[in-house]
Amino acid sequence: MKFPRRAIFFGRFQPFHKGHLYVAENILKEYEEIVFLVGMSTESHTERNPFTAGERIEMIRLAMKEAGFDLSRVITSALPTLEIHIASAHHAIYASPHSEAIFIGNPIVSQILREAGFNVIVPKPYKREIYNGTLIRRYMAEQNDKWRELVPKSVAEFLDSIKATERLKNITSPSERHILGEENSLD
Ligand SMILES: Nc1ncnc2c1ncn2[C@@H]1O[C@H](COP(=O)(O)OP(=O)(O)OP(=O)(O)O)[C@@H](O)[C@H]1O
Ligand SMILES: NC(=O)c1ccc[n+]([C@@H]2O[C@H](COP(=O)(O)O)[C@@H](O)[C@H]2O)c1
Repeated sequence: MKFPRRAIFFGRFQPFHKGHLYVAENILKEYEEIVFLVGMSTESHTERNPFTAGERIEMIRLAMKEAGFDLSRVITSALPTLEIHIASAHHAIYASPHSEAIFIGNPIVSQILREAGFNVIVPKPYKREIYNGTLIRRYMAEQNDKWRELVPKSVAEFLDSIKATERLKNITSPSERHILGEENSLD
C-alpha cells in the first residue's frame, strides 16, 4: 500500500503558538499530511503542562483551520508522559500513523529517536525568543495581555473560553510569580 507522505510534529503544545504554526506550515509544504503528536498528554494543571490533551488537540485544530488548512491533512495523536528512555522511542511509532520523518527540537528526545532509527528533523527556529511556550505561560500567569499576540486568534479565543489565565495564575507557584515581578500582587 502507498501511504500518504506524512511527517510527525512532536511537541507538548502548552499552548499552541505561532512558532508551532510556522513549523506546521513548512511541514505541509513538503508533506501531504501532518501528525501532531501531543507529548506528556497525561499531565495537566502543572506549570509546565497546564492544558489537558483534549484542550491541546482543540487548539491545534482551531489554529490549523484558521490558517486555511483542510483538516483531512491534519492528524492528532497523543502519548502519555514517559520515562526518558531509548525504549520510549517506540511509543512514538505505535501512536502515529506511518510517517517518513519526525520534527522535534528537544535535544535529548531527538537523540533517543535518532538512535532508535527515526529520521529526525530539528525545526528551523522562528522568533524563538518570543514564540515559546514558557514565555507565553509566564505572561498568562501574570495576566499580561502580551500572550495574545503570540498565539493564533482562534487559540486566544479558546483560551479565554476556558478561563486559562485564571488557571495559570492559580497553579503558578509564588516563586515563579516573584520572578515575574508579581510579588506585590500577592496577599
Ligand atoms: N518559535 C519556534 N520556532 C521553531 N520551532 C519551534 C518554535 N517553538 C517551538 N518549536 C518547536 O516545536 C517543538 C515542540 O514545542 P513545544 O510544544 O515543546 O513548545 P515550546 O515552545 O518549545 O514550549 P516550552 O517553552 O514549553 O518548552 C520544539 O521542540 C521546537 O522544536
Ligand atoms: N517525560 C516525558 O514524557 C517527556 C519529557 C520531555 C519531553 N518529552 C516529549 O518530547 C517532546 C518535546 O519535548 P519539549 O516539549 O520539552 O521540547 C514533547 O512532546 C514531550 O512529550 C516527554
